[in-house]
Amino acid sequence: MSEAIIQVKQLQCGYGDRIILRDVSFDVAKGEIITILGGSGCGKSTLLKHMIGLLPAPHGQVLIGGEDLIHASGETRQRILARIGVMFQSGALFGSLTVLENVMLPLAEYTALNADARETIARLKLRLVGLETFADFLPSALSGGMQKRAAIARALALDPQVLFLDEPSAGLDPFTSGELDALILQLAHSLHTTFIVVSHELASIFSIADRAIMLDKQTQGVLAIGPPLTLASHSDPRISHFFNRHIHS
Ligand SMILES: Nc1ncnc2c1ncn2[C@@H]1O[C@H](COP(=O)(O)OP(=O)(O)OP(=O)(O)O)[C@@H](O)[C@H]1O
Repeated sequence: MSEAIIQVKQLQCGYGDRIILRDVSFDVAKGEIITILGGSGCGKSTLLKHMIGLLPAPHGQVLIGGEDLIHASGETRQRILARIGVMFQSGALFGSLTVLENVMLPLAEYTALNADARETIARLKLRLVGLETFADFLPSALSGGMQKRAAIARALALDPQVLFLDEPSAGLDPFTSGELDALILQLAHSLHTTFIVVSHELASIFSIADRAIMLDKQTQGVLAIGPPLTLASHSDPRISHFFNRHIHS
């Protein structure tokens, strides 16, 4: 594997005393697209929240660009967080701001750029996701798929090395979901961004993922890591059934 941009080491995930996942370890190479999958409630979103520093972890490390986010504070933590962008399931655009203003927001918050420079960069990000002509629209005037693309443009504002997407296809029809997958692939190839995508959409997983990480609620850990096609024909039925059940449903 080429150089790891993310290293998760013996990470324990949970909420206070409630442990959801134990001893989670894996590496993500630069430019890789990784999907996190598994049955409902197995801890996909919880793992993602730990990896982006939203939840404290009592044990383990999440190294991003070689520095541990879990134990970092102050300027070090800010420096590590600047390497990542996040899009949550809802997209979470500010409804009272235009699409352009939404994308400019992180630039105002985290850089010293003047307004002209912020706007130029934000328009560039909107062009990357095919929304340059919708800059002055309010999010409510956009379709669901366009809102997701606008949220991705905002997550890209600070040129992150890693983009985390929590169920990007949620609420989208299969065609729009396919378009979003194409955008993710295009961004990964053109910007060399690394993607960590929480997903249970099998079509999407097969289309975008270099490797999938399958979590398991019962054992509270990682059941398997590998290319989706390899996992789909895995000898462990807990793994192969997950894929085949979805394929036939
Ligand atoms: N804020 C919270 N406090 C306590 N427990 C929580 C909290 N959020 C989620 N959980 C619990 O953590 C477990 C894992 O939830 P999580 O949302 O990470 O699963 P998931 O795999 O993303 O599920 P889904 O596919 O249904 O979205 C669940 O049992 C859930 O009830």
